[in-house]
Amino acid sequence: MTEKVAVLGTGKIGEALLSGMIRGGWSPSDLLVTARRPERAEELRSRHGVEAVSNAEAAKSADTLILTVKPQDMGALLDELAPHIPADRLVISGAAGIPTSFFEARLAAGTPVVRVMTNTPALVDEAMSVISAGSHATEEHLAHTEAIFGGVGKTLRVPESQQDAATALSGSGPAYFYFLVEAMTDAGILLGLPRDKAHDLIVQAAIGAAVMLRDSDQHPVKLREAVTSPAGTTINAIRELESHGVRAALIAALEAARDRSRELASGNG
Ligand SMILES: NC(=O)C1=CN([C@@H]2O[C@H](COP(=O)(O)OP(=O)(O)OC[C@H]3O[C@@H](n4cnc5c(N)ncnc54)[C@H](O)[C@@H]3O)[C@@H](O)[C@H]2O)C=CC1
Ligand SMILES: O=C(O)[C@@H]1CCC=N1
Repeated sequence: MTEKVAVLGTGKIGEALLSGMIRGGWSPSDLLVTARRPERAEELRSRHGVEAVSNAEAAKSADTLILTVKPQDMGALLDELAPHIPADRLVISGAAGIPTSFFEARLAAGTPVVRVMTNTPALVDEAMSVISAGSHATEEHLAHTEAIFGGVGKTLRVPESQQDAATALSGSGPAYFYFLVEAMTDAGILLGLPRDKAHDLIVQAAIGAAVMLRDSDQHPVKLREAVTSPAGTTINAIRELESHGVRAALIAALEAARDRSRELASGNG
């Protein structure tokens, strides 16, 4: 019998994962989705050829349930699902902040729960999905979760105590890079470049730097030193970044994201 996977609350992250699973070879007939609005259900049906069902129906018929609603909506979704989920089903949460104990307290005793923090580059199969086991999840459940999320990028197992930090780094991480690109493009405008050219220059610099970071085996400090010539241009820019406290700002920003993830833990946010 083939396995059925349901994505419940299929918004941005749910759809990114769903589309990646289909690109990776899952048959749409083995996938179910749920959505709050009928128009959204129809959109998902027509875009991906999957069946859209009610939350209760997904809970009854899927072997693996992937919950991708906002943290603040998770309590209400679980109230709706709990009476219908048999205890042997794997429940995967994609929500920021909410601990596996939140799910375990609301589902049948012994339900295996896995917490995953992925990110939007799932849309281009370059996600980072950080995975932690709840108290009833086995090696098999973790391996199964890795197989699902491995289709849209890399996976990494961490103890659940590191999930809030991982959320600050990689869950939110793409936003910081988009923010930098936006700010650097503005700088290009200030320096007199047309916006489209400034954008292209910065994006290609970002891609080149990302590939070097991933593939060169060199520490980021070494890579930066190689760009920074004595009495050259780069060191003048670095001095400005340091004097404006950009390093401290990044540390404070990620700490704030980690703290917010902790605050979301109750699900009431
Ligand atoms: N957007 C991002 O970059 C990332 C988001 N996440 C997590 O993914 C989750 C979803 O985030 P997004 O996709 O950005 O939000 P979203 O708002 O695009 O998607 C959530 C969807 O859930 C639906 N929904 C809410 N309650 C429902 C219910 N009872 N039944 C059926 N559908 C319901 C909403 O209508 C919405 O379409 C959040 O928990 C967030 O923490 C995780 C990693 C990255
Ligand atoms: O901003 C958020 O809360 C979500 C979780 C990680 C990325 N986006």
